[in-house]
Amino acid sequence: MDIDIGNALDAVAGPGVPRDSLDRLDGRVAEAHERIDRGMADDEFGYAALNLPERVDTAAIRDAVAPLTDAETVLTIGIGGSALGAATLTDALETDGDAYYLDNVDPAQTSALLADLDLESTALNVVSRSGTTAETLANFLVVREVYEDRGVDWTEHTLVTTGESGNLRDLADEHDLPVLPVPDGVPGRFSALSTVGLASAAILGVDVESVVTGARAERESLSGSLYETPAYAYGAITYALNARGASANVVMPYHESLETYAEWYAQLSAESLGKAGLGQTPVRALGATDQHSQLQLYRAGPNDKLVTFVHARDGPDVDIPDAELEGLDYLDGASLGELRDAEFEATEASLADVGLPNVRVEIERVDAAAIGGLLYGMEAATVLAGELYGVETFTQPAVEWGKEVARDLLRGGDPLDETTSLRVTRE
Ligand SMILES: O=P(O)(O)OC[C@H]1O[C@H](O)[C@H](O)[C@@H](O)[C@@H]1O
Repeated sequence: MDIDIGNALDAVAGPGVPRDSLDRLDGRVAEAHERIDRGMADDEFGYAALNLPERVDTAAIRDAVAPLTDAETVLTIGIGGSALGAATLTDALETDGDAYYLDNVDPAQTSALLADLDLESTALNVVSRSGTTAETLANFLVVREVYEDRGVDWTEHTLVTTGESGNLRDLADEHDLPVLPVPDGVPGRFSALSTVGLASAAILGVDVESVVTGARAERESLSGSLYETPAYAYGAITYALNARGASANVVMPYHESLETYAEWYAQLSAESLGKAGLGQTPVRALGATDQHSQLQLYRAGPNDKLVTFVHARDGPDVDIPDAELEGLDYLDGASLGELRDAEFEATEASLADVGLPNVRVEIERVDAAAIGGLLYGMEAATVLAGELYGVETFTQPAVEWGKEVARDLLRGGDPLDETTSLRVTRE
């Protein structure tokens, strides 16, 4: 993963970071790196995530999924960090079959998905670190019943990825289901490079070993200077821009297959850094599609955001057939990839032109190793940013609050008095 932060400096952008401020920030990066290094060495909660490339046992994952690799479809049931890492991998990389995710509670979506699913050729991967998450357990119970109703033995098709205790562990024990353990000390949103993120991809034939190899290379690049560590350059620049007024970070990959990556990053950043009145609002965008809509705001609206482009230098391409269409002569001899890249560079320049800070995250191509590196790099960037903000990167009390209230309501608890209604209806 390479990072180009030139368009985030004050020579180009406003808000922008002066070069001498960046040099001073580099001193704080060195201190933060020492803290991170110590946390990694002691396998402290959260910091342990950055050791996953060394610790994850891909052979054990391969063994656990072996009975399911004939499946043509994998249905992963999980939510948040227990779905987004896997979905990022299976959406970005070539797979031997289809990957579906039940990571929401939407009765319409659940019934539509199940109606069309051939259960005999579908493997289920039920993922919950805590093993108690209401959405995941509820979806699993619904899916299980559909298998039973159609006379298919769900226990033959199910793998569970969970912790040592919890409802999901109890269900797995009761039905003697194969279980992959979740890693110790790793919050869900940092678990993409573990059993949690890799198992569904492995069932579908993704080269998970290369994902880990790519992550390991990024781990080895961690150093005490942002100028030598792409991950830290990104974490530091997002922090410095946020402090100067870039309250949002628009993450805009220029590859359809990386759309889910932007979603994964949004959880990672928002849940890790949104604390004590701090944090940058992550916004998901997709190039070139959103050039034809959101770009209007990014270029002509308020300069209150950073745009992060994610781009692969190389990849498959398709020639555009010559058609000699009037006014479209510039397409003659071009390819879809060249058109996409020209649009990307033009958008980057158009934002720099109006002083909107933007950063280029570049990978060689969208392949297993590069995606492993990208995910690891962004996790390290987020941990570094957490140190600079001085927040508790690895907790999520605000998320827990909402979960508890929802549970209370389901148990028949008192109506909520935190909200006020001013309902407007048509006459
Ligand atoms: O893996 P689970 O325990 O089911 O948790 C799934 C998700 O639930 C919560 O909302 C947490 O805040 C997320 O970080 C987590 O990834």
